[in-house]
Amino acid sequence: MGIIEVRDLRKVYGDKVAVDGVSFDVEEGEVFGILGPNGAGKTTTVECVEGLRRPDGGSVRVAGYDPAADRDAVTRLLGAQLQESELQPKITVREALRLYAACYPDPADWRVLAERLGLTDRLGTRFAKLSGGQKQRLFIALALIGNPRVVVLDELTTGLDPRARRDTWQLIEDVRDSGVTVLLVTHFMEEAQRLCDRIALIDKGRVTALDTPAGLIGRTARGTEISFVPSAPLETALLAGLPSVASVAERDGGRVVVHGTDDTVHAVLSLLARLGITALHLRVTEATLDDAYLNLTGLDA
Ligand SMILES: Nc1ncnc2c1ncn2[C@@H]1O[C@H](COP(=O)(O)OP(=O)(O)OP(=O)(O)O)[C@@H](O)[C@H]1O
Repeated sequence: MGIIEVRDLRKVYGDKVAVDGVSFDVEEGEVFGILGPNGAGKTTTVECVEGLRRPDGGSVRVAGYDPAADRDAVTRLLGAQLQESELQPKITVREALRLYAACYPDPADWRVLAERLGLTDRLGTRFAKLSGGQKQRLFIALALIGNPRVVVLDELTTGLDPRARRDTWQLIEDVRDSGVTVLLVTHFMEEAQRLCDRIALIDKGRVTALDTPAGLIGRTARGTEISFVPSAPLETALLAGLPSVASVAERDGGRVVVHGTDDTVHAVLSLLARLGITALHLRVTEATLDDAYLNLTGLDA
């Protein structure tokens, strides 16, 4: 049984079907990612999990509770960092942490949390004066202050510079290592690939794929790409005849591009060695989650 169970979830705004039969389970202790294009229904889905929106069909359970009916129970065990969160500009970090801590029956020690999130030297700083990265760290602290079993993070690193984004990833890994289940909505492939144990790809209100990052990458047609400039004329039909090769193309500048699997690298280089040809400017690239995403959402067409 998953700590979050979403079954055939449906949510309609007027005549717009935002979520159209979404189902997934999140296991306790994993980082589960929800990935998809703008308007795919990601935020609506997690808002139903948080109890902020009432589903029009299907069901949601968090640790067995219905978030729409058992708001109090779900509020106690779920912490949320909302997309585009804001606080009063004049509230200080200390005041915000104490205020939120007061809302929970068994809160975490806010001083320990501030220390863990690198906010101790900012306790007296007003919200409006924090940098983007510091605000995000504060939102993570506020999402964790109730000692939740599940934390929902929606587009947490949008707007952060690369350094602050990486620091935030480390924080999320620390949160996961402390045993908290993380439901993460993101637009960033690198973020999803690094952090998520499993990912649900959502498009037009439906789950189009659900797998580990490696599993999703394995589904893309692209596989491994080997490209090089042969040191002498090369009959490319010989490459196309190798067992693991999916395609061979010749590009400007005499560059040959071969698509295949991991085994293709060895097969191509062995063939070239037999022919006495050197692979100049050799590049080997593996498919990424980015390729898988474009492939699976049809955006690479
Ligand atoms: N309160 C609302 N009233 C009407 N339509 C809405 C409302 N909230 C969302 N929608 C619409 O529902 C669809 C799904 O929106 P949602 O915010 O869940 O998508 P998303 O995948 O989170 O998008 P993004 O990545 O842009 O945040 C969109 O077409 C959106 O315009």
